[in-house]
Amino acid sequence: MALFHIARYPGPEAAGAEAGAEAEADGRARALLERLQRRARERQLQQQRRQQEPEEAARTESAPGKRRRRPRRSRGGGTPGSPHAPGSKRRKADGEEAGAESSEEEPGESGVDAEAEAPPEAPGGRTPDEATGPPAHPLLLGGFGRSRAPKVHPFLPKWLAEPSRVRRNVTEDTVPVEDIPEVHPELQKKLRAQSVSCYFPVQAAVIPALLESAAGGFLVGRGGYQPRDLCVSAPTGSGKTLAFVIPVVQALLRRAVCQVRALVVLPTKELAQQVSRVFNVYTDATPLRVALVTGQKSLAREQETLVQKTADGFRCLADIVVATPGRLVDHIDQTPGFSLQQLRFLVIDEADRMMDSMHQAWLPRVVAAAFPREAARDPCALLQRRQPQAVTAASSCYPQMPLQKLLFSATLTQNPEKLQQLGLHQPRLFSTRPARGGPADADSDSDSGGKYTFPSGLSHHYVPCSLQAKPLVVLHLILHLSFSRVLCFTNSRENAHRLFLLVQAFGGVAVAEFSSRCGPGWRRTVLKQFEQGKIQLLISTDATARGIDVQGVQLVVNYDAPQYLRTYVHRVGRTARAGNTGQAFTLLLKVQERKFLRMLAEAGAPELQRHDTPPELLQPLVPRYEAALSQLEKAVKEEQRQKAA
Ligand SMILES: Nc1ncnc2c1ncn2[C@@H]1O[C@H](COP(=O)(O)OP(=O)(O)OP(=O)(O)O)[C@@H](O)[C@H]1O
Repeated sequence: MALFHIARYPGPEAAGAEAGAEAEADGRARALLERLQRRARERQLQQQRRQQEPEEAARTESAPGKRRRRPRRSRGGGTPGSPHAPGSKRRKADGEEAGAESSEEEPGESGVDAEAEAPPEAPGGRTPDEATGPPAHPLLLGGFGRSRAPKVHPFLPKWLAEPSRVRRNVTEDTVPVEDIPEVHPELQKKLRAQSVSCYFPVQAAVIPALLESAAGGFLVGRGGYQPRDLCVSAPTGSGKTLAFVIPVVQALLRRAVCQVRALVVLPTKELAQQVSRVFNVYTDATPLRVALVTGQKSLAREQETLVQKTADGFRCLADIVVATPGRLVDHIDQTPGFSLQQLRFLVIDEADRMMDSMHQAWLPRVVAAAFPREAARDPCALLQRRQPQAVTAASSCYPQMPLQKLLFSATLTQNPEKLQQLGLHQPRLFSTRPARGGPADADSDSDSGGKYTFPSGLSHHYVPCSLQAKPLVVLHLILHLSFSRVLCFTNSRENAHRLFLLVQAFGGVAVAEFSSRCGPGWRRTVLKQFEQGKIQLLISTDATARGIDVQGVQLVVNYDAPQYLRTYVHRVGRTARAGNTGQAFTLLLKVQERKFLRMLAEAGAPELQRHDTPPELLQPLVPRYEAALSQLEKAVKEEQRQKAA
């Protein structure tokens, strides 16, 4: 901000002050001019001195086999600690991405530079500035080395800076189902049948807010106004799915004609399937229909679940569509009769991840499909449908059919620029993080002040180990600490596959792998078997890191340390769900330890407990492990041979 000075006319009363300021500015300008002239003189003197030495320099140059070495010029960045110094860390352009979330740096101290740029001392140990005694502090353009750059504090819009606070503890801060009478009695009955006797805090906050916004019916916003969009940021396993399923189902219960009125977009097929299952539970025995479009079936078969050709056009077959973005766009483009023009709720689950896929331009496609073009609009229609705009006499003549966006994530970005891509209308944020500068919650512990909140029943550990010992450590954790359902994450599908082959060759552990190497059908089977307890160790890429809800996962192992903070939050969030306890172990190489621990400390994670595995604990496993290693070698060679054939 200080870079720009905006000259405004301050009014007559400031005229006197202005005259004084002008005189002062005059003095400063004169001092600056004097200094520049003095420097020019000094430079001239130096040049003359250099010119007096040429013979000596020429002699040195002309000596055979000798080359004159030029003194290395220290550029601003050539010194250690300066931004360009080799080995110094570069600032990441996007604070949210590429792990920079945690490793954003403070503006660097430029002490060395400051020294290099300091003016030469005047006789008597005084700087020339002091010697001439400038009347005021002259403003030097480009004098960055002189003072530390002031820290820039991000400015958040009010709705982001002051969210509606949601409590984090899902075991204590629950609300009995009957205490929210706005929820339809039939839905309350269903909830109890699903063993939900109390709402989790995020549900207790979001469900009434959403029901209120649809209180006037889903066709028009309350009081004829466009309802506010909602953003919800709450820890993994805190029940965000039901927080949108219940109000959406209830709002649509009164619909007369089947039209696509709710669209839920999720990043992966497995997640979409999981959410559509929850919708099926709560729409069961209602006229509402749910369609799943993820590409698991052929386009034609999915089209059959969306629309039906009739004598006079098309009939819609789904009220609620749960989709992955790519397949959704396929249907917008290629399914005749598939219309989003009656869309009332657009739910974006795992919203931060979905924002990363904005380059696919799925959201503008959805919005374009949801709002008719100006030319196609019927000006006499009772209900109009326009994108949110300023309220004017003309715009409020006809009731507007709203489209409300609902965003959910455990790691919702606070970056207003990113959120702006979503075109939110008067958004409201529900968050487990306290308002900036606001009082901490009574239930908050050490992790409340961080970037994200973690489930309260989760304990975090790290295991320092060498690269070679990693598989042994995983085997030790499973066999000696007796965990019956373990989810182990690697950073690549190759790592997942090799670890799977190794553990399989080791024997004694029911193990499976989950990555894009396996087809969707096989992945579904594996997840089901894992849920049923038939698989003790599931080795997975980040394909299962988000949203996947498997009951009874006791331990998450980060075989490869996650590179990004958000990845860590979601991976470890596969355990300690719905108020249960769970443990997360991250295997760390020596070189990773410092950076990783700092990343988590900055994220506000509770302190990681160090868990050492001394060699004598691993030793008994070594003979079997070595035999498994040689089997792995054979298996990998065989695979490579088959691939080449
Ligand atoms: N009120 C409740 N009472 C008991 N169990 C609940 C309640 N609400 C949700 N659950 C259960 O909690 C588990 C986690 O819920 P859900 O998957 O919605 O979490 P989430 O917040 O979406 O997590 P993630 O951020 O990982 O996607 C589910 O198994 C769900 O059935």
